[in-house]
Amino acid sequence: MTDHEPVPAVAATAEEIATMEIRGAAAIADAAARALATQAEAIDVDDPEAFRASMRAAARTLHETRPTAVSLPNALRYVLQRMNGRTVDELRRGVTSASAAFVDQLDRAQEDLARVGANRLADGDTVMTHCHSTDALACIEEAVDQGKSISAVVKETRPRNQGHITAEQLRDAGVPVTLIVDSAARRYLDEVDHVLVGADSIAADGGVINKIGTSGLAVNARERGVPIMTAAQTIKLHPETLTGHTVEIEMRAEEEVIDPVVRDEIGEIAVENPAFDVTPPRYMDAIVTEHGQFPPESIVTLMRELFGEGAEEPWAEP
Ligand SMILES: O=C(COP(=O)(O)O)[C@H](O)[C@H](O)COP(=O)(O)O
Repeated sequence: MTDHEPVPAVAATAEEIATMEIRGAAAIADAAARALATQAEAIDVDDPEAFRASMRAAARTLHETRPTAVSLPNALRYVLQRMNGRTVDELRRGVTSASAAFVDQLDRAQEDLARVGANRLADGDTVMTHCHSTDALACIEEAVDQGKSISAVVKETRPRNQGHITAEQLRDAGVPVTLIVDSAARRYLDEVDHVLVGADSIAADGGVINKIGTSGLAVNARERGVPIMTAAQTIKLHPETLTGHTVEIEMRAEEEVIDPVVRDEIGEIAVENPAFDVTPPRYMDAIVTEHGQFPPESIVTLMRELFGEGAEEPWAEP
């Protein structure tokens, strides 16, 4: 290992994010911020520039794992922008305290947005969910804590069935759950009062990038007159989209879609596995954040306020 390589614990976190042992935008951001603190504590160099280079290298390794969830670069940016000082000790303290502040902020943001999201839910409501979003679940759990009786229709969310995690977590929170296959969603929309999803990224035009299937669900919800909201703390806002960049949609392995043995039996077929899609703002009723709820079209105002006009890449080689 050279001075400029991530320490093994950081490489292990990167691997866990890439293989989705750590998954979901908030959990990825949390793990990335903690990994930078681990790197800062573990590197043993005297030269401040060598320390900085090593931190940038660790951030690049983490950054390369999954392209769609902007919480990952936003976490890296938050921590590295606070790596200030002239000595290695000062730089190290800058990183570890920024990492702790970021993690703390994540938790508080989720609690704050949960109260906003819960206000949109009424006693007796049934909510349809897609994938597994801790921000979305926090809204339902807060509504339950407020004494509202909430039921859920949970889409399984092929190919990785993150809906099973959602179903389990809601059941543990005392919410009656009905699990359905993705293709049954439209049929069940007549029985629900809200659709509630999370986000991996939110673009400056109000487009919501979330688990594949969200956009089709949103179009169906609109056709059925069911309100749909995204619960997303502001680390999901994608600052690069302010300057016209689009969000890269992660393509994942074919094996997640079809077992290689079954595929061999079927014969040569093309398989594609995009992990996320974009829901245009006109199909989303509200984006719920820790700063309140916004119509998607006005999220750009909040984005400018929080991120300015663009996004630096402090992990890049100078
Ligand atoms: O799309 C997913 C997870 O995708 P994957 O399973 O591919 O990571 C979640 O809805 C968002 O990440 C938000 O999650 P959270 O609200 O927990 O940040």
